[in-house]
Amino acid sequence: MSDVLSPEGLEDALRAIGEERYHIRHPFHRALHGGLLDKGQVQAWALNRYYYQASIPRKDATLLARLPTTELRREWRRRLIDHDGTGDGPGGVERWLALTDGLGIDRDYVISTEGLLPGTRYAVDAYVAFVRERTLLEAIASSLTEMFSPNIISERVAGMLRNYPFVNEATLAYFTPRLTQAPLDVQFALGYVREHARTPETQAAVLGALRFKCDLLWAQLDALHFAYVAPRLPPPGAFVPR
Ligand SMILES: O=C(O)c1cc(C(=O)O)c2c(n1)C(=O)C(=O)c1cc(C(=O)O)[nH]c1-2
Repeated sequence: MSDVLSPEGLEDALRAIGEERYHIRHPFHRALHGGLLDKGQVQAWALNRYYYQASIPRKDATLLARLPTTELRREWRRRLIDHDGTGDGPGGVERWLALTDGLGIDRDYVISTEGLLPGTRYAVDAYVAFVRERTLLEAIASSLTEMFSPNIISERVAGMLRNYPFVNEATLAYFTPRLTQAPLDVQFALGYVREHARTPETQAAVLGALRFKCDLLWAQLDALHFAYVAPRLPPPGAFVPR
C-alpha cells in the first residue's frame, strides 16, 4: 500500500485524474463544440443527456438520505434545489428541457426516455447505485468531476454558439447557473474529502470513486459516438434523427 498523501497531495492526485480522463477529452465532446455535428446528432446528445440531468437529483436525494447530521444535510439539500427548483423557480431539469424544446424534440418523448441509448441508461443508473452502495466518502468524492465542469461548459457553450445556427443563449441557458453552482458544490465536497480521507485506504477509495465517475461520463459519450457518429449504429428502439 502506498504512503498517505497530504490533503494537498490528494487534491493534486484528484486533479491529475481529471486531466487524464475527464470527458472534455472525448472525441464526441470535441465534435460537439467544434461544430462538426449536424442538428440530429446534437438532438441525440441533448436527449440522452436529459437522463443524466434528471437522475442527478435522484442521486443527490439518495446521498442526502445517508448523511448523519443536520449540517451536512443542509449543505447537500442545496443541490436538490439547484436541480428540481423550489416554489415557482425552475431547476436544472426544467432548464434542460428548454434546450430539448429549442432543438425541436418532443418534450413528452424526451421525458419518457423511450429513445434513450441503453449505454446512457446503464451508465447513469450505475452512478445512482454507486452513491447508494459505496461508503459515504466515496459517494461524496464521486461528485468531484464538478471540479472540471466549468471548463468543459465554457468551451461547449462558446463553441456551440459560434458553430450552430439552431442554438442560442436562451436555449443554452441551462449552463449559466452551473458556472457558479458547481464551484460551491466542489468547495464543500473537496473540503469533506480532504478532511476525511486521511489513510492510504480511504485515499485510494476516493481516487477510485473519481475514476469511476469519469468513466461513466466517458461511456455516455462513447455510446453517443457509436450510435450517431461512427459507425452510426443506433440500437433498436433508440432515437433516430429525421
Ligand atoms: O456539462 C458537463 O459536462 C457536466 C458535467 C458534470 C460532471 O462532471 O459530472 C455535471 C454537469 N455538467 C452538470 O450540469 C451537473 O449539474 C452536475 C452534477 C454533477 C454531480 O456529479 O453531482 N455533475 C454534474
